[in-house]
Amino acid sequence: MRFARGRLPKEFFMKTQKNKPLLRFLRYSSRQKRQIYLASFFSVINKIFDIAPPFLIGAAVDIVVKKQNSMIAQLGFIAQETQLIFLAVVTVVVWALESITEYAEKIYWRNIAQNVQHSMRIDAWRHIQNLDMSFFEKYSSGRIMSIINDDVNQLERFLDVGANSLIQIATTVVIVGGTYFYISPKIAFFTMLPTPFILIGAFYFQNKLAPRYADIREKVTGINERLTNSLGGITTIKSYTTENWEVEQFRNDSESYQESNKQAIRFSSAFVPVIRIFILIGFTSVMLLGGWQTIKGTMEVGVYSVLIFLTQRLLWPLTGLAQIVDLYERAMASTTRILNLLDEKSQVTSPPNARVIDISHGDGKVEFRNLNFAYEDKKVLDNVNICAEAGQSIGIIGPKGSGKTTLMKLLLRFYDFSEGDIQIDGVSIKDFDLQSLRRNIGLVSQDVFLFQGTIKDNIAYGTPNATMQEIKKAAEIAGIDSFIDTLTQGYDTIVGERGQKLSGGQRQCISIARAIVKNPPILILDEATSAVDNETEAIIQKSLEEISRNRTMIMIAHRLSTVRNANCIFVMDNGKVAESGTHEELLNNKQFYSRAWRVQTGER
Ligand SMILES: Nc1ncnc2c1ncn2[C@@H]1O[C@H](COP(=O)(O)OP(=O)(O)OP(=O)(O)O)[C@@H](O)[C@H]1O
Repeated sequence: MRFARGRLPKEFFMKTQKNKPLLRFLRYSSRQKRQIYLASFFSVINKIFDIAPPFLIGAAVDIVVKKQNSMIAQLGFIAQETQLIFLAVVTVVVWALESITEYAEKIYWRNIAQNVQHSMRIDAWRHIQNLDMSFFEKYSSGRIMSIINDDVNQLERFLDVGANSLIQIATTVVIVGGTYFYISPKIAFFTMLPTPFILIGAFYFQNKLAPRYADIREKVTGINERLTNSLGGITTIKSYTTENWEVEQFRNDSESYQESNKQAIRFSSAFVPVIRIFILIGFTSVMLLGGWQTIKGTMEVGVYSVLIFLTQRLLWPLTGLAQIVDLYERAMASTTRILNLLDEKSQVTSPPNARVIDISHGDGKVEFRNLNFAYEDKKVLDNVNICAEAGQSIGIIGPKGSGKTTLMKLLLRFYDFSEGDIQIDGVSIKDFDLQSLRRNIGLVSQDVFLFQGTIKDNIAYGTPNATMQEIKKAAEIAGIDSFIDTLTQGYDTIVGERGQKLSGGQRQCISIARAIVKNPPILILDEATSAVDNETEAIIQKSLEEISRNRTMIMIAHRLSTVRNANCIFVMDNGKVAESGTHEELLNNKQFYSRAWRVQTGER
């Protein structure tokens, strides 16, 4: 979802505000409960020691002014010097304990932040791995990256700083407020007077900031989407010399992000000055009222000085609320996105009591029966009936967009069909455990994907226990072994991101070798040799006999020579099976297949 600058739809605000991110976040973080209790405990204790100095100052003033009648004298320390030494010892102890608890509190909160972030990152990634293909059509990779990276990282400062500050402010209000009411309820009333206004202000700013931070997160997504898209298409950019256009597009995205941030900054910066006015009212009230009472002799000098210092201690931290509200809203905007992602449900799942499938080589009869399928409302398969007998090879050909790849996606249950059935050895694939179904099927798809790593790693991808001998044998069958032998690093050669250091044909051969190492009882080759040269195609064709031995094979191809030896060839046209039969039968049919064959072989 991309939004024009400064114009977010109304439902977006509603969604971000209504789905209670804090509650959801707390529920999520409950596995850190023990750590959070301990961290909160240290935060409270640390604050208590932090508030102590004004009391110590008050006690020092009390010793100097009231001499043998001071509060400390009543503990049994008569001489003023002894009282001061006692006070100094107490001060040292308080400071030491403050330092120790501050260390403990910091360690706990920061570790909690790291733990919550880590588990959210892992949970999100695990969850994404198990989501349907339809999710990946909805969420771009840029969006997923911005959630797992940026959004998860946004939580750090809120948990590190925000949660701790919030607890400490609450502790301050309780302790200092209590002291005020104990010393002078009238002054306490005036001091506490600004607090409700400050809290109302905080809620006001929070409401204003929430949609703005949600907007910022969307803009970050826009930037990430642009980057992943452009980097993936760098060859196209260069060949079409659109570098400057790309920079302009990126500039627009970045400006839009900058503008959204500026809107949020306008609000978050206004908060402290507004709060300061209320604080001023409280501070001057204490100074004047307390001062008058001290002049009249109804309040002691020590008490007055404690009140003055405490007012500062009470009210100034409230300015910190602005930062906390800011951090909170940033964190909640991100939390909403992370938890929404975690709420995404898979439509394609294993049924309860799913059967774990373990097909023996030589078994694995695959049948598409009266199959109908539509992507949303676009019908692409119309009553398809195709059968590959156990251990046989079938070919599927047909014009582009006729539904060939869709059949394979349905066999792997990347999507679910609603009408008809796909069966393996007479059992509907919907009855099988999803993972075990996919483990039994090998796919060499037309979109070859190699991972950053070595040739060896890529061939053994999905079969980590494969021996070097198996890897080499697979490379030989796939017709890529002689090329690998020419490389200085051999099988340890790094293929680059998406395998870009290799040619298209070499990448295809490696992905064929990968499927051979997996050794599945059912193998799908979807345009698996479309990019290889004729010589390699001939090598692979020769190997096909070995590859297809003891397994059911489904070959999809535009190059008819790839499928000519199949036991049966199905011709798809516009979602239907238009023709089927062996190569010879189809040639005699004199329809699409024979026409295509003549064109491809140059016969008239
Ligand atoms: N995820 C999708 N969402 C919507 N439509 C899709 C999706 N994937 C494929 N289609 C559409 O379904 C139809 C069949 O696509 P499919 O990939 O099965 O064709 P194909 O026969 O394998 O084509 P090609 O030979 O070009 O690979 C096409 O019209 C395509 O646009």
